[in-house]
Amino acid sequence: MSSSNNHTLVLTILVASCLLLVLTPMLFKKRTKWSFNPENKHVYITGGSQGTGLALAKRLAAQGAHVTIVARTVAKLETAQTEITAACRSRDQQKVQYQSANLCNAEESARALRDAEQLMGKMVDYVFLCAGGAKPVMFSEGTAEDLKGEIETDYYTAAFTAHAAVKSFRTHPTPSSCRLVFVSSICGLMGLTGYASYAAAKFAVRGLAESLRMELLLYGIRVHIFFPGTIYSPGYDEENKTKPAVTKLLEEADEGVTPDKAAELLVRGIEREEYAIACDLTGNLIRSLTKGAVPANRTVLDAVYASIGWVALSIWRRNADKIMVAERHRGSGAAAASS
Ligand SMILES: NC(=O)C1=CN([C@@H]2O[C@H](COP(=O)(O)OP(=O)(O)OC[C@H]3O[C@@H](n4cnc5c(N)ncnc54)[C@H](OP(=O)(O)O)[C@@H]3O)[C@@H](O)[C@H]2O)C=CC1
Ligand SMILES: CCCCCCCCCCCCCCCC(=O)[C@@H](N)CO
Repeated sequence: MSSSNNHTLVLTILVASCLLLVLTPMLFKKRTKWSFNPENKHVYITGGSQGTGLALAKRLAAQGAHVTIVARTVAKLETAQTEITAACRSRDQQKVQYQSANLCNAEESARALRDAEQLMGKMVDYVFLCAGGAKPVMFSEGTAEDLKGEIETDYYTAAFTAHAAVKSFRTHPTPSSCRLVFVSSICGLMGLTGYASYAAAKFAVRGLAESLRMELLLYGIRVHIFFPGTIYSPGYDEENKTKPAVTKLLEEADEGVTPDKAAELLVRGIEREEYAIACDLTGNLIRSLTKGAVPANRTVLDAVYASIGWVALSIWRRNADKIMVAERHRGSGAAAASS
């Protein structure tokens, strides 16, 4: 081997070692800033009467939070209030209350937040926007009301409460301790047969959250967004009653989690100061591939996810499209509900 070859080899090894030294901690480093602490905070959870919102409420109550849940149906709110109270770390030091409101309405959303603060005697600290729900339907078979309904249920419920919350946060003694947490969906990252109007609304939530993440740096208010796949909630059971068969088939690629697991993963993501939070590998591949200009969770790992996602999602999509074309040939573009 000539000496110039030797030099090249040594140089290559040197450069590779340096890269490894720099990249390894980026890959494996855990963020150590644990400033998320629900203890003694006023936590406001829309959609807190069932499913993910309820699971989250119980989890945060167990960590010492004061909780307000918001939804429309009073009977469900009362049952949930009892369950959350039972989960509290210290029942005589924590308060659990509810507000009944239709959060598609701006005035009611603002009123519910104001009343909750008054009743609690404490401004809201953490606001979780879990209210929502899908009504999957083939686009051509749905009504104009279905189109409006998804925007109301999934976008306005988030936007109006976010608006009221940010106004309150700005008068909070320490706005930089406040957090605003949106709940989108994998359908807020990619569209899917049967979810046209739902995905549109969940993409809208993403645009809102993404703009606010940057804008609210002005006050130090932190924003997060959750992109879960299937969650086995009461809402999921309900939507499955009318879900097109082909949508069910396409969804099989995603394993799904219980509401309690979803809440656990959401909290873990917040503790790690992640802006965009996904549930599992599939979620992380799609999240990283469609990241845009938001901060990565772990720079190198997200780049690896994005590269794998580029290949994996292309393959998945080819198959999904084949399923759709096969449906066309079966003449069941109108694929009706139930499996
Ligand atoms: N389940 C799933 O597979 C997935 C769900 N998601 C999202 O996660 C969030 C939670 O879903 P999930 O756990 O299924 O919960 P559920 O669908 O089981 O519960 C929805 C909650 O939102 C409340 N809600 C709905 N509409 C309104 C409204 N207009 N005003 C006030 N409250 C309202 C409901 O109460 P009430 O009806 O009494 O008002 C209920 O408390 C939703 O945003 C959903 O889109 C995302 C991905 C997957
Ligand atoms: C290896 C790469 C594979 C890629 C697979 C992609 C699979 C997509 C499955 C999407 C599942 C739908 C989740 C959201 C559903 C939802 O939000 C509603 N149920 C709301 O209630």
